[in-house]
Order: sequence, then structure tokens, then C-alpha cells
Amino acid sequence: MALLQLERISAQYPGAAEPVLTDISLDLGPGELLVALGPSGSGKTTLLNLIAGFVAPSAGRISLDGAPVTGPGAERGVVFQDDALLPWQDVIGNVAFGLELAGVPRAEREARARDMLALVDLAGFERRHIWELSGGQKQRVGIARALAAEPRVLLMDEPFGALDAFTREQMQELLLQVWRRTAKPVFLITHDIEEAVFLASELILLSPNPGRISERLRLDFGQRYAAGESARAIKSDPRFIETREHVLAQVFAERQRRSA
Ligand SMILES: Nc1ncnc2c1ncn2[C@@H]1O[C@H](COP(=O)(O)OP(=O)(O)OP(=O)(O)O)[C@@H](O)[C@H]1O
Repeated sequence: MALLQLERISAQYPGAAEPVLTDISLDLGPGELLVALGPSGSGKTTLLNLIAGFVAPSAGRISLDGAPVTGPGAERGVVFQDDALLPWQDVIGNVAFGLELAGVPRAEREARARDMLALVDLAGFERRHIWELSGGQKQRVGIARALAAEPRVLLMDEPFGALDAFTREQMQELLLQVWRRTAKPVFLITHDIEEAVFLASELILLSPNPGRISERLRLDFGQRYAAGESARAIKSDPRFIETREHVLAQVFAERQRRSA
């Protein structure tokens, strides 16, 4: 059964002549990693904000566990590209911050924060200051913080977009490990084709003006990585290359159609 369901969603910003998204239907099932890939302006962030409850749809229905989504909620944890960590708090303070606001007692919230830091391979970093961390480590703190609230789904808005290429690959691998360890369903948006193909168990391609789903693909490269195959072996597999080229061709064909 779908945990998160979008049925024929459209969205339009006040005063805009055109809708930003039209007729978006998708399901996120348990243990899935759904990736939305699209060029700038195709409405990726809007789609994530609709699911997060930051923006309301102009038509259609969004539900989580069968209940309509009407605003933000702790059962949807969000990780942003530039994770706004609190500079005056140490690492564990940042991860436990939401739990503190929710009134969870100190011993319990610190125990949970420690577990989440271990999950993202940051055990031993609890008392570090935020300014002592690299970009990739900050993103891991952001993931640990989102998971600490025990959300039903994790929503990720271009989470690795600001990282250098090497760190970005490391973070993709870390995300797949976290995904395997927690079985947490993930919805992630990106404009990086290789990242999308590597991570997704289901990939949706978004086209702009107005944003809509132009193709859906079921993929298993991320599952293969999570099951122990090396990232290098997967990314040099002819099937991976073929899929990446197919997606690239779709994106270019769409761009050509638009400029014709
Ligand atoms: N709050 C807003 N008010 C009005 N228009 C907006 C708002 N947010 C986004 N838009 C418009 O909606 C369209 C889609 O934006 P959105 O950020 O969802 O796309 P995106 O695919 O995430 O793009 P990018 O990859 O550049 O972040 C753009 O034309 C943008 O100008």
C-alpha cells in the first residue's frame, strides 16, 4: 500500500498566469526511494513543498497513511540543500533540537541523537562545533536531525547540490546505506542525472511549463549498492550507462522541443 499518495495534483502560485505543476500523481511505498529529476523551473521544489505541506495544491489530493496532508508535520522530515544548522549548538544539540522543542527529556533525546549520529557515521562527533565540520558532515547532521524525529518519510531537497563531486558521491552512498539500515521511504529531488539513476528505486522525470511527469522508470541500482555491490561496478555496468544515456536523451529531447 502507498504510504504517501498524490492524486492529480496541480499547483499555481498567486498571481501567476500558468500553473507550476499539473496533473501529478505518484505513490511512495514503504522502503522506496523515489527521485524526481527535472531541469530548473520544472517545479521540483514546489513538488517537495507540497508534500512537506509548506504549499497547498490548487487541485488534487495528497495523503499520508490515508490522512489528508494539510500543513507541515513531524511525520515528514525535510533535509534542505543548505542545512540551516544552529551555530551556537554543538552537533548533538543540533540533532536533538527538534526533540527538545517537542519536550522529550534530555537523556532520551541525547540517546536518540547519538543513535542517529552513529547511523550517519558521525559517532564521536557529538561535541564538535558546527564550524568544525565539512560540508558533507553538515549534511549528515541534517539527515540525522531529520531522522531523530522518527518521520514516516524523509524529504530531501537537492541535498547534495552544494557539495564537491567527490563528497557528493560519498553522500549518495551514505544515503543508500542509511536507507538500507532504516528502510525509511525517501522522496528526493535533484537535477543531477547520474545521481538520480544511481539512487532511485523509482524515477520520475519532470518537464517544465507547466511541470508534469514525462516518464517513470523503475530502477534497481541503489538496491544493488545497498545489497553490497560497489558503486564503481554499478556505474560502469552497461545497463547503468544505457539508463543514464536514455534519461539524458529524454532531457535533451524535451529541451529541443521547447526551443523549436
Ligand atoms: N513562492 C513562489 N511564488 C511564485 N512563484 C514561484 C514560487 N516558488 C517558485 N515559483 C516559480 O515556480 C516555478 C518552479 O519553481 P521550482 O523552484 O519549484 O522549480 P525547480 O524545478 O525546483 O527549480 P530549481 O531547480 O531551479 O530549484 C518557477 O518558475 C518559479 O519562478
